[in-house]
Amino acid sequence: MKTIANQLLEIEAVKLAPEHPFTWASGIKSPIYCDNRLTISYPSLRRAITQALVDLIQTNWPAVEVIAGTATAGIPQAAWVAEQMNLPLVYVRSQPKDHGTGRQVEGVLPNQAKVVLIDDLISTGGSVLKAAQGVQNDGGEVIGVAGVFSYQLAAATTNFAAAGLEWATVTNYTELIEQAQATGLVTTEQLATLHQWRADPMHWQA
Ligand SMILES: O=P(O)(O)OC[C@H]1O[C@H](OP(=O)(O)OP(=O)(O)O)[C@H](O)[C@@H]1O
Ligand SMILES: O=C(O)c1cc(=O)[nH]c(=O)[nH]1
Repeated sequence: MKTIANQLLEIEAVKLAPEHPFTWASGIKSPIYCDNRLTISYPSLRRAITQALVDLIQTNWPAVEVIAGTATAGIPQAAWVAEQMNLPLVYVRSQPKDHGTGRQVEGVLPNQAKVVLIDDLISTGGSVLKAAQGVQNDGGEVIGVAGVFSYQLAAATTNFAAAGLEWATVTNYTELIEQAQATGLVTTEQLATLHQWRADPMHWQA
């Protein structure tokens, strides 16, 4: 069976552009971008990711009562996971809506419900931790965060620890680079750039 990391490479979700760095949600400039949003257009891959997330959740947080998706990229994946686990779904906006109901969490979130939050990708963890705060403000108890991919940045480890939240992902940067090397999808020059970036992602410059 092909790994999820391998399939992300196959659908060209992973982009390298050292000369024109990507700006991430956190403001980090990076030579690499993983666009997991593309996976929603591939039924067999999205099913494989859904199954992997379900396995992760059942192993780590079997007491889960509600699945939450982080807006926007976490929402479709969270919906498929909730469907497969036959659990209620909510989604969490990056900030409360400034009109209408003014809600940040959409859907029905019973008080003290045990929630697992899903995001498509974790860099610093800032986005999903903000969503976790939204769930907690709304009376939910976040028991874990499940992501599709993590860059395994030290900042994420620090931020999740500070928030007191457990997290796990289906795949990560180490696996991705291993697969990219094994399949000859990165050149020696690109690998050198990636190693340089990875050594100090906060201060890397093209
Ligand atoms: O761990 P972080 O440092 O917060 O970065 C990762 C976040 O960035 C991306 O979202 P983006 O802000 O691009 O929004 P989107 O989901 O609406 O595409 C991604 O979907 C994660 O939510
Ligand atoms: O940190 C981010 O904003 C980010 C990085 C990445 O590789 N892919 C993505 O969708 N967002």
